[in-house]
Amino acid sequence: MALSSTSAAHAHAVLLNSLTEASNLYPKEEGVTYSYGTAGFRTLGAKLPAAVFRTALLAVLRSKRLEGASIGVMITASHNPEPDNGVKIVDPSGEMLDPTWEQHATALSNCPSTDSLISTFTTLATHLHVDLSQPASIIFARDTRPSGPDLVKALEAGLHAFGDNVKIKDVGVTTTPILHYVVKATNDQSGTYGAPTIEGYMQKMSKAFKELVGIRGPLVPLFVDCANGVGSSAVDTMIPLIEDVLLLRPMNTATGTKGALNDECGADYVKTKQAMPPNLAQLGTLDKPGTTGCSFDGDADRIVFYYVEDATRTFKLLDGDKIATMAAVYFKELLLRTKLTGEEKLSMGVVQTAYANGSSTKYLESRDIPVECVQTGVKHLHHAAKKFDIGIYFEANGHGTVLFSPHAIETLRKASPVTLEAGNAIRHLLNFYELINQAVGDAMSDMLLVEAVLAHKGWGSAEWNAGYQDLPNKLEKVIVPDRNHFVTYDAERRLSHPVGLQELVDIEVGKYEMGRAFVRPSGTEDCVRVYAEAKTKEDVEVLIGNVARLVQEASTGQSMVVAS
Ligand SMILES: CC(=O)N[C@H]1[C@@H](OP(=O)(O)O)O[C@H](CO)[C@@H](O)[C@@H]1O
Ligand SMILES: [Mg+2]
Repeated sequence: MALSSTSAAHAHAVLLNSLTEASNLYPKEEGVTYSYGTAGFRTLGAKLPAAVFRTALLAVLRSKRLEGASIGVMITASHNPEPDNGVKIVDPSGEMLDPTWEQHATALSNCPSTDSLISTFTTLATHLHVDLSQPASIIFARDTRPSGPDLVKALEAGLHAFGDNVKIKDVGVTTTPILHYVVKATNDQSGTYGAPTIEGYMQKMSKAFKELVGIRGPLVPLFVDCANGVGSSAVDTMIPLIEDVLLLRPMNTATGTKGALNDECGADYVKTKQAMPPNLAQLGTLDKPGTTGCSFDGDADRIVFYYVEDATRTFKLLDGDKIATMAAVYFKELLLRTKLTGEEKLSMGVVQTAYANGSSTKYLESRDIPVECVQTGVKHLHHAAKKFDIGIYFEANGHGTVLFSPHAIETLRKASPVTLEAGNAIRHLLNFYELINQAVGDAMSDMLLVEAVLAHKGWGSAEWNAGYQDLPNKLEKVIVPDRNHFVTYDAERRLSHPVGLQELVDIEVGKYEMGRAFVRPSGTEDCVRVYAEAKTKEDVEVLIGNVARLVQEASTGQSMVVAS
């Protein structure tokens, strides 16, 4: 029965009253400015309660706007140091929050008082055509950070202020990709994506993985550095499900040890330092020839692999580019084997960012695999990958996944294979679809993807690495007075501002064989990032040093003339 206009007005007044009372307990600190960026809101955990409370309000608005579809909220600061925390919203498809709503999150979080918060909230509701009497549904989770429980309280305070009109599901302490999966599966009307629980996800992944490995197991045990973070609980759950085909050996699982999270371990450490975690080196974990390790980051949405080369005893990194190239070459082979033609023929491509090693791009192009370069940040890669039937996207740092289009799945499911080999290829592709997280990159699912491809190829890490050799490269941060003065174009590979700087960078790059360098403002930190690669390590050092100096000079308004 529709509410009469008087009772609707009364309900509205009650809601605003309840929101006001709750908000008074979570005042915004003066002098703090929040910005909803690539990683949602991210700062010191102690500074976040007000932003998390307000994120609850936005998540409810979004759910109500989408007719009660479940919206996710993840509390994590990924690879950042332990005192940091963050919060981000997940859309019903399991993808990141619609970018057009990011500004609303920022607006709500920066309201200086409860009054301005309530008025911004009601204005947004009107402007976004949200019927506040609609039900809403929110699913949330957090990582292992000590500030997590307090932030969950702030979130719940925001959600409870709406009364029983908001359905709340707490997934507990879990990984970012698991939360994305649960949101996607909850909203999947067809019910075919999988059960919307951690167990449902683990079952789905392990079943597909074991079918893919088939008689090729048992595989060589794999060491998994869990970054002393929440990934360790996901690994613990997976171990018994697959131990007959792949033994996982978790390392760095001290989630309860103060200060241990991401400290000298994890994917970010390994990728940035281009070295294995020191404790793995000390323990000689990878000393035995043929042994491979991998590192998750603090919320287990990215992964890199590594091993020690037998002959030279040197550390070899297998990063996101290596995962993307191996997956692309193998999926291309499988697609050929399906013998699908005409309307049934499926497209495949790889999406990278400017940080992809130049050798990986060349390698893909030399195999006629389409490659697209987009801006940094998973949302850009994910969006571009959807254009292909099989869209493979990875950032060099290990964030990424492989997306299968609805057309691809329908075609593969309906196909009548012409040979036994074609039937097997189709079955494998469908199992990869079940194995690989379709919402967001997942260290666990990517780890099993890599292991499955290696098993099919009969390869170890050395054979995987043999495809191409990374060009020596380096990434540096430059602290500048205002990073917004740096404006890029061409998928962030070139600068339009400060005017004249790009020309100087071009002159510098031109001096080195196979040289490439670019400058962009970070989306997550207050700095400008400089990347350089070249044929030799020595050249990279000189090139990055010179470009960083040009950036410094341009940012402080010093002379921008260099001798060429
Ligand atoms: C060079 C680099 O690794 N940049 C990272 C980093 O973005 P920046 O905009 O560079 O700060 O954090 C993003 C979110 O985690 C991640 O998607 C991205 O790859
Ligand atoms: Mg992460």
